Amino acid sequence: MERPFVFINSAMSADGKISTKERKQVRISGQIDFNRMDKLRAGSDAVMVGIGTVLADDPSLTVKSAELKEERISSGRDENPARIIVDSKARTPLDADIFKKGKGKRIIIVSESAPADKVDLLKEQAIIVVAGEENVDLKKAMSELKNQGIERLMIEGGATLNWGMISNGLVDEFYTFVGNLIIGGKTAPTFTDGEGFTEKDIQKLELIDAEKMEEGVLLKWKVLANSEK
Ligand SMILES: NC(=O)C1=CN([C@@H]2O[C@H](COP(=O)(O)OP(=O)(O)OC[C@H]3O[C@@H](n4cnc5c(N)ncnc54)[C@H](O)[C@@H]3O)[C@@H](O)[C@H]2O)C=CC1
Ligand SMILES: Nc1nc(O)c(N)c(N[C@@H]2O[C@H](COP(=O)(O)O)[C@@H](O)[C@H]2O)n1
Repeated sequence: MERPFVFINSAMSADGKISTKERKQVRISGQIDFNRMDKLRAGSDAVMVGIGTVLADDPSLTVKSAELKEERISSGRDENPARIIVDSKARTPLDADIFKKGKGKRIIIVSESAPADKVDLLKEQAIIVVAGEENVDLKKAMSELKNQGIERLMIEGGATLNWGMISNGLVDEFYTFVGNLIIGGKTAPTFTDGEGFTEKDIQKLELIDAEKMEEGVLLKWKVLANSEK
């Protein structure tokens, strides 16, 4: 199956949490890391999040630097990468920041089980891709995004989408910024939640880079394919 090059960017506490037990967004990294994240967005064809992240954080997912936006426009692209939400039941609010802020394409990936009336309303602001029956079939979705010309896809969480993508073998690399704080809480989202691997299937990684950044560390990982494990 042909799919885009896929990477995740995430910020976690020293105990692996990406937000609090109330799913409240925490500032884990500082401005240097946010600028790095902005460059990654600007260099991508699309940025994708799960509906849980939209409902919790309402991110705009826009490129923030005027210079980077200008570079995109002068190379014939929209000022923002396409912004994509994985949203099986079409729960995306019609007034989400993703619609209100910035120019560029929006794509909502729904399943066949999404209510048709809500899908019709979302169609006024976004391209709708249908993949899967009850939940979004991420493999089908990746193949469809490739067909739409998306070569480089950045994932910005959350925990369930990260798990879905990694457990389906759909991620090539990921960055984790590990910040100098402990959030705690057994129900607080971690980098990957979902059902978890059994011992024989555990995903192996190769460490590509480690860099001290601000008060934390930035790690870059390659996800090993079955043949490389
Ligand atoms: N620190 C960081 O870097 C970031 C932290 N977050 C945090 O993550 C939390 C949100 O994470 P989650 O609640 O886990 O939501 P999520 O953002 O991972 O979205 C999960 C939802 O995606 C949908 N989905 C549809 N098909 C799917 C499939 N096949 N596989 C996986 N998901 C599928 C489901 O409706 C599922 O509930 C928030 O608390 C947010 O603050 C989010 C992004 C970045
Ligand atoms: N990389 C990173 N570091 C942190 O410290 C964070 N709290 C987050 N959170 C995610 O960043 C996104 C913000 O997007 P916009 O500024 O609205 O464009 C959002 O998805 C947060 O969950 N990330």
